[in-house]
Amino acid sequence: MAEPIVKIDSISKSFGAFKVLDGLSMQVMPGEKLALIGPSGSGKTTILRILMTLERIDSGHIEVGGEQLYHMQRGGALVTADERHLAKMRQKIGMVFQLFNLFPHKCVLDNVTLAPMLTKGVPKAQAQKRAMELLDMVGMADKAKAMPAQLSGGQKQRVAIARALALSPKIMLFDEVTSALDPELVEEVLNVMRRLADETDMTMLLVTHEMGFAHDFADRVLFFDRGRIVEEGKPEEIFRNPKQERTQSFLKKIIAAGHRV
Ligand SMILES: Nc1ncnc2c1ncn2[C@@H]1O[C@H](COP(=O)(O)OP(=O)(O)OP(=O)(O)O)[C@@H](O)[C@H]1O
Repeated sequence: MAEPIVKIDSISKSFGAFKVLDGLSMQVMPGEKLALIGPSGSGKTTILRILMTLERIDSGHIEVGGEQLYHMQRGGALVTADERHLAKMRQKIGMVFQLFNLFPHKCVLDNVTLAPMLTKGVPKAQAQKRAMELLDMVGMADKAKAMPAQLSGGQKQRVAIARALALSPKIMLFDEVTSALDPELVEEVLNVMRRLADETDMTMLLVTHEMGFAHDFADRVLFFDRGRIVEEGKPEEIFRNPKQERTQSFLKKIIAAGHRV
């Protein structure tokens, strides 16, 4: 039986007096497509940011690809990770954010080649060849020389996905990647993610308010509430037959607001 690629064990995280994550544990299997759903402020984004090492944990342990994320072995003991260890661990993971975060003064192609060239020393010609393959995959090859300001939100987000893939991560994190988009642009981004899910064996974690997409995309759905996972299961179980009262009332509100689940 395969080992989990991500093991999260009893982690807690507070911002000031506010406890965002409260002893949370979860595991992700290699290749698994996971959707994290739940009310605003329940800690979903914080989990992704912690995996990306953009936030630290207060307590608990995380293992990614069999290695401790925030700790490292030194002289037989586990000690706090240093920047070099964190940088190495970060290369296993790619993240796509709600607000694209493209480099505004770099063209599309440079946005995708920069990280492999700077962080992995990939030669320019090789980085560009790979970038063009990825831009082709997200349907943006013809915009390689365009600047981010010339692109629609959906196009920017597809470039951001290509950029995250350029470092060949084992795990991709998607944080509400369609919530800043006009409704007519949402589908083009979801289509790219569908293809990634169908055609690659990459592990994917998705925070989303698009319940219909979560239903179609995920192998497993985790329902978050107040910094804990309240319920988890296959999409058809969670969306059609939720067991917990909090999951039921959350989904009822979503349906009442006219969204498909
Ligand atoms: N850097 C920070 N400083 C202070 N508070 C923060 C910080 N980051 C997040 N929070 C707070 O922590 C809580 C959980 O945030 P998080 O973004 O993880 O929730 P979420 O479940 O992803 O919510 P949403 O669906 O609205 O994005 C929120 O109340 C947020 O305001």
